Amino acid sequence: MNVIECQNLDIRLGTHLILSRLNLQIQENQFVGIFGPNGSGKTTFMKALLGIIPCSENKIKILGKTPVKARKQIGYIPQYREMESFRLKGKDFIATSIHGHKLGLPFLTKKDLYQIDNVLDQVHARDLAFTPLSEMSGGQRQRLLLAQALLGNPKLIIMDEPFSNLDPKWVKLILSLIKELQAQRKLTILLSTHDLNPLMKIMDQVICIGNQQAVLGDVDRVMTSEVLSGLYGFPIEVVKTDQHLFVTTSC
Ligand SMILES: Nc1ncnc2c1ncn2[C@@H]1O[C@H](COP(=O)(O)OP(=O)(O)OP(=O)(O)O)[C@@H](O)[C@H]1O
Repeated sequence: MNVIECQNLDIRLGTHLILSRLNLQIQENQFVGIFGPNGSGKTTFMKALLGIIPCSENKIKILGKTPVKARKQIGYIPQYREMESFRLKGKDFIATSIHGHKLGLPFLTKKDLYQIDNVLDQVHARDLAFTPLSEMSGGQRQRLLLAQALLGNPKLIIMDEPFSNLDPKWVKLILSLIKELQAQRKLTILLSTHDLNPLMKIMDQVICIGNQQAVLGDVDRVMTSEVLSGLYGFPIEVVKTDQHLFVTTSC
Protein backbone atom coordinates (compact mmCIF):
# COMPACT_ATOMS: atom_id res chain seq x y z
CA MET A 1 0.00 0.00 0.00
CA ASN A 2 1.23 3.50 -0.81
CA VAL A 3 1.58 5.57 2.35
CA ILE A 4 2.68 8.65 0.39
CA GLU A 5 1.82 9.42 -3.19
CA CYS A 6 2.66 12.68 -5.00
CA GLN A 7 1.54 13.16 -8.56
CA ASN A 8 2.82 16.00 -10.66
CA LEU A 9 3.05 18.09 -7.49
CA ASP A 10 4.13 21.73 -7.45
CA ILE A 11 4.77 23.28 -4.04
CA ARG A 12 4.82 27.07 -3.75
CA LEU A 13 5.40 29.47 -0.90
CA GLY A 14 3.78 32.67 -2.07
CA THR A 15 5.15 33.20 -5.57
CA HIS A 16 8.27 31.15 -4.83
CA LEU A 17 8.23 27.73 -6.55
CA ILE A 18 9.94 25.34 -4.12
CA LEU A 19 9.35 21.98 -5.81
CA SER A 20 8.21 21.37 -9.34
CA ARG A 21 6.36 18.40 -10.86
CA LEU A 22 7.22 15.99 -8.12
CA ASN A 23 6.21 12.35 -8.65
CA LEU A 24 6.92 9.76 -6.01
CA GLN A 25 5.43 6.85 -4.13
CA ILE A 26 6.50 5.54 -0.75
CA GLN A 27 5.15 2.31 0.64
CA GLU A 28 4.40 0.95 4.10
CA ASN A 29 7.30 0.12 6.42
CA GLN A 30 9.90 2.18 4.53
CA PHE A 31 12.58 4.24 6.23
CA VAL A 32 13.34 7.19 3.98
CA GLY A 33 16.05 9.78 4.57
CA ILE A 34 15.56 13.28 3.13
CA PHE A 35 18.71 15.07 2.11
CA GLY A 36 19.42 18.37 0.38
CA PRO A 37 21.19 21.70 0.79
CA ASN A 38 19.94 24.45 3.13
CA GLY A 39 16.86 26.10 1.73
CA SER A 40 16.20 23.35 -0.85
CA GLY A 41 12.72 22.66 0.49
CA LYS A 42 12.95 19.69 2.85
CA THR A 43 10.82 21.32 5.57
CA THR A 44 8.42 22.73 3.00
CA PHE A 45 7.93 19.27 1.46
CA MET A 46 7.22 17.76 4.87
CA LYS A 47 4.74 20.52 5.71
CA ALA A 48 2.98 19.91 2.40
CA LEU A 49 2.62 16.21 3.30
CA LEU A 50 1.04 17.30 6.59
CA GLY A 51 -1.35 19.67 4.86
CA ILE A 52 0.17 22.66 6.70
CA ILE A 53 1.18 24.13 3.33
CA PRO A 54 -1.75 23.83 0.94
CA CYS A 55 -1.16 22.31 -2.51
CA SER A 56 -3.41 21.66 -5.49
CA GLU A 57 -6.12 19.18 -4.72
CA ASN A 58 -5.44 15.47 -5.19
CA LYS A 59 -1.75 15.95 -5.92
CA ILE A 60 -0.80 14.46 -2.55
CA LYS A 61 -2.37 11.36 -1.07
CA ILE A 62 -1.43 10.07 2.35
CA LEU A 63 -2.80 6.58 2.99
CA GLY A 64 -5.17 7.23 0.11
CA LYS A 65 -6.57 10.44 1.68
CA THR A 66 -5.86 14.15 1.44
CA PRO A 67 -3.12 15.31 3.88
CA VAL A 68 -5.64 17.11 6.09
CA LYS A 69 -7.90 14.04 6.34
CA ALA A 70 -4.89 11.79 7.02
CA ARG A 71 -3.34 14.06 9.65
CA LYS A 72 -4.45 11.94 12.60
CA GLN A 73 -2.44 9.06 11.17
CA ILE A 74 0.75 11.12 10.95
CA GLY A 75 3.16 11.77 13.80
CA TYR A 76 5.28 14.89 13.31
CA ILE A 77 8.42 16.12 15.00
CA PRO A 78 9.13 19.63 13.69
CA GLN A 79 12.51 21.29 13.39
CA TYR A 80 13.51 23.69 16.24
CA ARG A 81 10.59 22.61 18.34
CA GLU A 82 10.15 24.92 21.30
CA MET A 83 9.17 22.69 24.18
CA GLU A 84 6.23 24.65 25.54
CA SER A 85 7.34 25.17 29.09
CA PHE A 86 10.54 23.85 30.51
CA ARG A 87 8.81 23.55 33.89
CA LEU A 88 6.48 20.87 32.49
CA LYS A 89 7.17 17.30 33.50
CA GLY A 90 7.57 14.58 30.84
CA LYS A 91 4.08 13.14 31.24
CA ASP A 92 2.43 16.59 31.18
CA PHE A 93 4.37 17.57 28.08
CA ILE A 94 2.94 14.58 26.21
CA ALA A 95 -0.52 15.35 27.61
CA THR A 96 -0.45 18.84 26.07
CA SER A 97 -0.96 17.37 22.62
CA ILE A 98 -3.16 14.38 23.39
CA HIS A 99 -6.29 16.11 22.08
CA GLY A 100 -4.42 18.45 19.77
CA HIS A 101 -4.41 21.07 22.57
CA LYS A 102 -2.01 23.92 22.13
CA LEU A 103 -2.40 25.72 25.43
CA GLY A 104 -2.61 24.40 28.95
CA LEU A 105 -3.16 20.92 30.22
CA PRO A 106 -6.28 19.12 29.02
CA PHE A 107 -8.56 17.10 31.26
CA LEU A 108 -7.27 13.53 31.04
CA THR A 109 -9.46 10.45 31.04
CA LYS A 110 -8.26 7.03 32.21
CA LYS A 111 -7.86 6.10 28.56
CA ASP A 112 -5.67 9.16 27.94
CA LEU A 113 -3.45 8.32 30.92
CA TYR A 114 -3.10 4.76 29.66
CA GLN A 115 -2.15 6.08 26.22
CA ILE A 116 0.48 8.41 27.67
CA ASP A 117 2.06 5.61 29.71
CA ASN A 118 1.94 3.42 26.65
CA VAL A 119 3.85 5.85 24.40
CA LEU A 120 6.37 6.50 27.20
CA ASP A 121 6.93 2.74 27.42
CA GLN A 122 7.37 2.49 23.68
CA VAL A 123 10.30 4.91 23.78
CA HIS A 124 11.60 3.41 27.06
CA ALA A 125 11.05 6.68 28.89
CA ARG A 126 8.75 5.86 31.84
CA ASP A 127 11.57 7.16 34.04
CA LEU A 128 11.09 10.61 32.48
CA ALA A 129 7.38 10.84 33.32
CA PHE A 130 7.92 13.09 36.35
CA THR A 131 11.18 14.75 35.31
CA PRO A 132 10.89 18.46 34.36
CA LEU A 133 11.93 19.20 30.77
CA SER A 134 14.46 21.67 32.15
CA GLU A 135 16.35 18.77 33.74
CA MET A 136 16.46 16.60 30.60
CA SER A 137 19.27 16.26 28.08
CA GLY A 138 18.64 16.94 24.39
CA GLY A 139 18.49 13.20 23.73
CA GLN A 140 15.94 12.63 26.50
CA ARG A 141 13.77 15.45 25.12
CA GLN A 142 14.02 13.90 21.68
CA ARG A 143 12.69 10.65 23.13
CA LEU A 144 9.73 12.54 24.57
CA LEU A 145 9.05 14.19 21.21
CA LEU A 146 9.05 10.75 19.65
CA ALA A 147 6.62 9.52 22.33
CA GLN A 148 4.36 12.49 21.57
CA ALA A 149 4.51 11.71 17.84
CA LEU A 150 3.34 8.16 18.59
CA LEU A 151 0.07 9.31 20.19
CA GLY A 152 -2.93 8.12 18.19
CA ASN A 153 -1.07 5.18 16.67
CA PRO A 154 0.16 6.85 13.47
CA LYS A 155 1.20 4.94 10.34
CA LEU A 156 3.62 7.62 9.19
CA ILE A 157 6.20 9.53 11.25
CA ILE A 158 7.77 12.68 9.82
CA MET A 159 10.89 13.98 11.58
CA ASP A 160 12.54 17.24 10.56
CA GLU A 161 16.25 17.20 11.43
CA PRO A 162 15.79 15.39 14.74
CA PHE A 163 19.53 14.97 15.27
CA SER A 164 20.70 18.54 14.86
CA ASN A 165 21.54 18.97 18.56
CA LEU A 166 22.54 15.44 19.44
CA ASP A 167 25.94 13.87 19.90
CA PRO A 168 26.75 10.64 18.00
CA LYS A 169 25.89 8.41 20.95
CA TRP A 170 22.38 9.85 21.24
CA VAL A 171 21.90 9.79 17.47
CA LYS A 172 22.63 6.06 17.58
CA LEU A 173 20.30 5.50 20.53
CA ILE A 174 17.40 7.43 18.99
CA LEU A 175 17.91 5.74 15.63
CA SER A 176 17.84 2.25 17.11
CA LEU A 177 14.67 3.23 18.95
CA ILE A 178 13.06 4.46 15.74
CA LYS A 179 14.10 1.28 13.96
CA GLU A 180 12.66 -0.87 16.75
CA LEU A 181 9.33 1.01 16.61
CA GLN A 182 9.26 0.79 12.85
CA ALA A 183 9.71 -2.99 12.92
CA GLN A 184 7.04 -3.45 15.61
CA ARG A 185 4.43 -1.27 13.96
CA LYS A 186 5.32 -1.31 10.26
CA LEU A 187 5.73 2.44 10.37
CA THR A 188 6.83 4.51 7.44
CA ILE A 189 9.52 6.96 8.57
CA LEU A 190 10.54 10.15 6.78
CA LEU A 191 13.56 11.81 8.38
CA SER A 192 15.43 14.85 7.10
CA THR A 193 19.09 15.31 7.88
CA HIS A 194 22.27 16.99 6.70
CA ASP A 195 24.27 13.86 7.51
CA LEU A 196 23.09 10.60 6.01
CA ASN A 197 25.95 8.56 7.50
CA PRO A 198 24.13 7.47 10.66
CA LEU A 199 21.25 6.27 8.46
CA MET A 200 23.34 4.30 5.98
CA LYS A 201 22.61 0.86 7.46
CA ILE A 202 19.03 1.68 8.34
CA MET A 203 17.30 3.56 5.55
CA ASP A 204 15.61 1.80 2.69
CA GLN A 205 15.55 4.80 0.38
CA VAL A 206 16.62 8.41 0.20
CA ILE A 207 14.97 11.49 -1.28
CA CYS A 208 17.41 14.12 -2.44
CA ILE A 209 15.97 17.59 -2.97
CA GLY A 210 17.61 20.47 -4.83
CA ASN A 211 17.04 22.89 -7.68
CA GLN A 212 13.24 22.50 -7.33
CA GLN A 213 13.55 18.77 -8.08
CA ALA A 214 13.48 15.66 -5.92
CA VAL A 215 14.84 12.21 -6.66
CA LEU A 216 13.76 9.12 -4.70
CA GLY A 217 15.55 5.78 -4.75
CA ASP A 218 18.05 3.62 -2.96
CA VAL A 219 21.30 5.21 -1.80
CA ASP A 220 23.37 3.71 -4.62
CA ARG A 221 21.08 5.18 -7.25
CA VAL A 222 20.50 8.64 -5.74
CA MET A 223 23.70 9.53 -3.90
CA THR A 224 25.96 9.77 -6.94
CA SER A 225 28.09 12.66 -8.17
CA GLU A 226 25.95 12.88 -11.29
CA VAL A 227 22.55 13.04 -9.56
CA LEU A 228 23.71 15.42 -6.80
CA SER A 229 25.54 17.75 -9.19
CA GLY A 230 22.29 18.04 -11.17
CA LEU A 231 20.26 18.74 -8.05
CA TYR A 232 22.73 21.16 -6.45
CA GLY A 233 23.40 22.97 -9.71
CA PHE A 234 27.19 22.76 -9.36
CA PRO A 235 29.81 19.97 -9.34
CA ILE A 236 29.51 17.65 -6.37
CA GLU A 237 31.71 14.71 -5.59
CA VAL A 238 30.34 11.69 -3.76
CA VAL A 239 32.72 9.13 -2.29
CA LYS A 240 31.20 5.97 -0.85
CA THR A 241 32.77 3.33 1.32
CA ASP A 242 30.96 0.33 2.83
CA GLN A 243 29.44 2.35 5.64
CA HIS A 244 30.20 5.97 4.90
CA LEU A 245 29.30 8.61 2.41
CA PHE A 246 31.27 11.79 1.79
CA VAL A 247 29.60 14.59 -0.13
CA THR A 248 31.92 17.43 -1.11
CA THR A 249 32.18 20.13 -3.74
CA SER A 250 34.62 19.16 -6.43
CA CYS A 251 35.70 22.74 -7.14
N1 LIG B 1 6.96 32.11 3.75
C1 LIG B 1 7.84 31.94 2.77
N2 LIG B 1 7.64 32.56 1.56
C2 LIG B 1 8.51 32.37 0.54
N3 LIG B 1 9.62 31.58 0.63
C3 LIG B 1 9.85 30.96 1.81
C4 LIG B 1 8.98 31.10 2.94
N4 LIG B 1 9.48 30.34 3.96
C5 LIG B 1 10.60 29.75 3.49
N5 LIG B 1 10.84 30.13 2.22
C6 LIG B 1 11.93 29.68 1.33
O1 LIG B 1 11.62 28.37 0.91
C7 LIG B 1 12.82 27.64 0.66
C8 LIG B 1 12.73 26.27 1.30
O2 LIG B 1 12.83 26.40 2.70
P1 LIG B 1 12.86 25.11 3.64
O3 LIG B 1 12.87 25.58 5.05
O4 LIG B 1 11.78 24.18 3.23
O5 LIG B 1 14.28 24.46 3.25
P2 LIG B 1 15.08 23.31 3.99
O6 LIG B 1 15.63 22.43 2.91
O7 LIG B 1 14.25 22.65 5.02
O8 LIG B 1 16.26 24.13 4.65
P3 LIG B 1 17.21 23.81 5.92
O9 LIG B 1 18.05 22.62 5.56
O10 LIG B 1 18.05 25.04 6.03
O11 LIG B 1 16.33 23.58 7.11
C9 LIG B 1 13.95 28.52 1.17
O12 LIG B 1 14.58 29.09 0.06
C10 LIG B 1 13.27 29.56 2.02
O13 LIG B 1 13.97 30.77 1.97
